[in-house]
Amino acid sequence: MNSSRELLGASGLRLSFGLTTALDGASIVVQPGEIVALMGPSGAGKSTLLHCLAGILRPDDGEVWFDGERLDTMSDRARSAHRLRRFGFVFQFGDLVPELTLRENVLLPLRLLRAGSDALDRAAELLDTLEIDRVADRLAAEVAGGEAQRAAVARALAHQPAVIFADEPTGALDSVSGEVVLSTLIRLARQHGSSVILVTHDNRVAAHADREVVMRDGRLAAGVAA
Ligand SMILES: Nc1ncnc2c1ncn2[C@@H]1O[C@H](COP(=O)(O)OP(=O)(O)OP(=O)(O)O)[C@@H](O)[C@H]1O
Repeated sequence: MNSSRELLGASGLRLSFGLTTALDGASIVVQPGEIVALMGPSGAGKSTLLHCLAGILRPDDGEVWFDGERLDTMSDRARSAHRLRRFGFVFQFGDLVPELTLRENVLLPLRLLRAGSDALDRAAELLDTLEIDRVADRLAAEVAGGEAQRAAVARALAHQPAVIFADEPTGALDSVSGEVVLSTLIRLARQHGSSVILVTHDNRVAAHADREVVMRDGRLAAGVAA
């Protein structure tokens, strides 16, 4: 089924929310270090697929595997541990803890992981690279959207995850800010060798990817290599 090159994949995923079919036989394979843009019309199932691949949602049917292990059948506890250790997340609205500073938000997963001084140094470096060191000690609730989103990128990268899941990461930013955030995310992911699954409606965003896949009606559109 999965060759040793494949890092993350799904096969025949089905998932319904009540009467709504969100996934209807979706399959995809992602290689280590590959940047994949997941595109398609609103309601096609992009976010649902991303959540299944990340082990946030369990499909009704089909398989998800990561690094040689079935993710969909794993216990909730084991899936949470994978998410914390091996995955990073950037969502449209940053999703930071508003009562913490940007620096504290970036350090939070590292503290949960009991990460060593290397990781803490890397977090400080990322704040610098993303040019938010100046505002790093301000509360997340009190900074501009672009600054919060840069902190979300730093948080997603600091533990050098195997996969970064980015759902419309620049959707709430103006085009200049969005371009800086996205190009930095991709550049650092490439440096670390992290794969990225990037959900987007924007062709300019998708142009940063190694490969674009299009979803329609809960599965990957015909003619697109998965
Ligand atoms: N938690 C939920 N409860 C009920 N229906 C849901 C839920 N999440 C998704 N859906 C439905 O499943 C379908 C797929 O949704 P999904 O968010 O995955 O699509 P999408 O391609 O990411 O759309 P968009 O581009 O608008 O974000 C849609 O019809 C949506 O309304």
